Amino acid sequence: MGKFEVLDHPLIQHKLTLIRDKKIGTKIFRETVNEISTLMAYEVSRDMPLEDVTVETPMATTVKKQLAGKKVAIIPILRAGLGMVDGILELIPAAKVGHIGMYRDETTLKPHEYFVKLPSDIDQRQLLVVDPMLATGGSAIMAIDALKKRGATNIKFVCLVAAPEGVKALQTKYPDVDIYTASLDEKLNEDGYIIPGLGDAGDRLFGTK
Ligand SMILES: O=P(O)(O)OC[C@H]1O[C@H](OP(=O)(O)OP(=O)(O)O)[C@H](O)[C@@H]1O
Ligand SMILES: O=c1cc[nH]c(=O)[nH]1
Ligand SMILES: [Mg+2]
Repeated sequence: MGKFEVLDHPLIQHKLTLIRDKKIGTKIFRETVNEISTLMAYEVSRDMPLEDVTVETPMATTVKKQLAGKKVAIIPILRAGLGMVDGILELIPAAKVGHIGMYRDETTLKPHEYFVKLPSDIDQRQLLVVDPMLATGGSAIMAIDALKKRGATNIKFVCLVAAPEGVKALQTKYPDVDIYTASLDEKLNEDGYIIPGLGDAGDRLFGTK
């Protein structure tokens, strides 16, 4: 079974509480999602592989560590996942970015894919699939289906708020995918929204509603 981690750094927790407040407007919501994403990227990248490299300092030649291999691609699930990309790029600026467009039918709660554009070498990269909300898990699973179909093997899923139902569904379908969240919330309501959650992340990020 992959990892399931709630990233409980005090700054992450504080900032998440800020944006749960329904009175917070688009500007602060967007900025804070980016800040949380930067902090989460720091934690999520802890186990990135290193390799030895020879470096000449002004004083001596030495063997030290650098990141190994082809590194990272960030895969936001549109729209709301876009809100996390810039924050992660602050720490991993050379990451490639692939996009998967997905919307959830409001009555059936089933996800529908409408766009896929990915770097050509996703099979060689550590993929960070990002979406603020893991509710039923349908969107995350369909996005990971799309990536695996194209050869991806090394996937982490990063969200801000997860429902127990979504975590279970994703772990059951893809036990090899590590899940990182800033909070494991209580439950889903009858409309498939996370309780207490933060509402509709896409609408709050982009000011649609
Ligand atoms: O786990 P699930 O039950 O699939 O729900 C979570 C999905 O729902 C939201 O997207 P939405 O469909 O609202 O699209 P948007 O990002 O364009 O607003 C959210 O950003 C996730 O992608
Ligand atoms: O609570 C939820 C559930 C799905 N999508 C959201 O944006 N919010
Ligand atoms: Mg939405």
